[in-house]
Amino acid sequence: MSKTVVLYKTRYGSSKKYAEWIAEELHGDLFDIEDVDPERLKDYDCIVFGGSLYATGISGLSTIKENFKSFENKKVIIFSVGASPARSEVIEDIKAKNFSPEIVEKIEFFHLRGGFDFKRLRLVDKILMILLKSKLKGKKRRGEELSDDERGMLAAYSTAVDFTSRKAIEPILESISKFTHGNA
Ligand SMILES: Cc1cc2nc3c(=O)[nH]c(=O)nc-3n(C[C@H](O)[C@H](O)[C@H](O)COP(=O)(O)O)c2cc1C
Repeated sequence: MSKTVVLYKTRYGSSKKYAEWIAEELHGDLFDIEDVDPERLKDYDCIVFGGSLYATGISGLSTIKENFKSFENKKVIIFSVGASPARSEVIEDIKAKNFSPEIVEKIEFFHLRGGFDFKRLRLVDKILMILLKSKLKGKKRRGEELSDDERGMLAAYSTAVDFTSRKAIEPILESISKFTHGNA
């Protein structure tokens, strides 16, 4: 039987929540990517990794990239978790900024929506988000059109949002199910 491991890297919990849901559905093992010995990943047929997006970069991805050669013949699924909706241009942008064409070809990639609560942010993140807010406000003042995502982002500073949904993991579960049945 195929063995699956679900790895995650989170700052505020959304990526961990998705990883827990996936591991629960699959009865797979679950680890924070910081705590796993890469040698142990050899024992699995399917590796799922989810990391949160910060300034378009997927957290924790360097560990996956460093060990990617040893994942030959394994199914590798990577998902990002961010405030942006999972539109195709958002997904293409995340892929282009985080993966080489060689890696893109070998993985299956998904983007899941997380949440945003300005009040809970660490100081460094608060400062970065304040800078982004003043950039967006400057755009508005100059009469430049804000995109729907930018307007949504501005609104989220005053009201916390949580887009996490168990339903969003279904395409990932389907993909793993196809793989495990193919290997049964
Ligand atoms: C400083 C900062 C930068 C962020 N950059 C992005 C981004 O580039 N794209 C995106 O979709 N979300 C971005 N977000 C939103 C986070 O990805 C979102 O809150 C996510 O749910 C965090 O996941 P976590 O709870 O697993 O850490 C950013 C949030 C902060 C605080």
